[in-house]
Amino acid sequence: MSDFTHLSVEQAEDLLNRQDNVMLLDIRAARDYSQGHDPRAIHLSDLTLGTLLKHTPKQTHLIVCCYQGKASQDMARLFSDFGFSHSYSLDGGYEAWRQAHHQYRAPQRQAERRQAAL
Ligand SMILES: O=S(=O)([O-])[S-]
Repeated sequence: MSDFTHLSVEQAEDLLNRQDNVMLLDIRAARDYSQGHDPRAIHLSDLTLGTLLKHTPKQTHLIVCCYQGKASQDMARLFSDFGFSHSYSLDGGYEAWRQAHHQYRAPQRQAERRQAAL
């Protein structure tokens, strides 16, 4: 039976930090991805999906991110159906991701402003 795992933003962050063999896949529209995404996220489109399915080792941990965490479940299930043993859907999607990361990005922006002011 194939299945996938739901991940909270915190769990996804933890997995990204401790696992080398992990990919964060952003399945939102290319335009939305280009307007903002996690720097570790790879954009996944219909065009690149086939390549990923064919060439990515099945042990790779795949975290799928969409807008609000619905479409990512279908994609995570698809990865599982294709034999990926570590397939995850990010709960709340990019919206939850963005909100959770706002707090720790704010000081970084302040640091950048300070740097730019030098
Ligand atoms: O369905 S979705 O808005 O979570 S992509």
